Amino acid sequence: MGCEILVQDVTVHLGNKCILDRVTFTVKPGEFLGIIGPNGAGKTTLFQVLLGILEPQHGRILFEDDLHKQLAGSSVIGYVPQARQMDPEVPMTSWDFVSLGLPHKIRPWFTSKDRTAIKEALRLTDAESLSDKMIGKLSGGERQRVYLAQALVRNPQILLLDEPTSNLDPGAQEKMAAVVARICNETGTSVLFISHDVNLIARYAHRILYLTKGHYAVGTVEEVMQSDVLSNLYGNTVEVMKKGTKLMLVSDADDAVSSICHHNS
Ligand SMILES: Nc1ncnc2c1ncn2[C@@H]1O[C@H](COP(=O)(O)OP(=O)(O)OP(=O)(O)O)[C@@H](O)[C@H]1O
Repeated sequence: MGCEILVQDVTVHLGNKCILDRVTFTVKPGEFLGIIGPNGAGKTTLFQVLLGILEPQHGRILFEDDLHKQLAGSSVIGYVPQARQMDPEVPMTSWDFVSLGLPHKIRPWFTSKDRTAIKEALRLTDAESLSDKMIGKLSGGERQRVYLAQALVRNPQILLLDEPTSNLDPGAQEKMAAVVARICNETGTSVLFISHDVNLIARYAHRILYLTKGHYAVGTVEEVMQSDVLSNLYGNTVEVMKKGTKLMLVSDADDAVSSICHHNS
């Protein structure tokens, strides 16, 4: 089951910079929201606010379930942070690693409920066959799916994924995004997925949040990926071009073009 997230008027200043300026949007239960934007736009900062790590100077976040009962944020969120280093020699299988997502469980005292939860998390992420493999020996794409399984093992209502496809080849990126979309559909989990690849996001997300330094736009890909909308966000002429099903940006604003990856996938 997912939950509705209401981000209302959130403003964050760090140092003397305004990182998020009155950001308002909602995410429905079971919705896949893609978040894109250039480096330093405040995407991770937004996740820190959602996780309760960073208190906004203004505005608030509400989490509500289907009955519109307000929920405690930390217990409902699964989080996969930006790329982590993993020692290839770490003596831990994927199963062990996923089990660390359970509250205070150490072998051999798993209950059958714990084992079922781990198995289900590995199934949802298409990682069952990796269960007995050493985590440090997995490929980048396999490891990302195991990280995702760890975030899922407590059955969260919201998933925050910070660039889960960075450093993956196009095939592994596609697989990761497809797995996340399936989890969203199957479990009703609300997903916020940060990526620099708008074409990947466009294939899977229901809507996108496009953040630039101090500005944002939210809507469907068709609504947001418009030349006038992006030109407004960047304060510079940005042309959105479509080649077949691929979107491309042409602009004098360097960060507009570099914020979007182009793949042949
Ligand atoms: N503690 C801090 N004090 C001052 N500035 C900070 C602090 N933490 C982050 N920043 C700045 O806030 C801005 C937003 O950072 P954030 O990590 O949210 O961006 P991002 O959109 O996730 O970028 P990327 O795509 O590179 O991951 C950056 O300019 C960063 O340098």
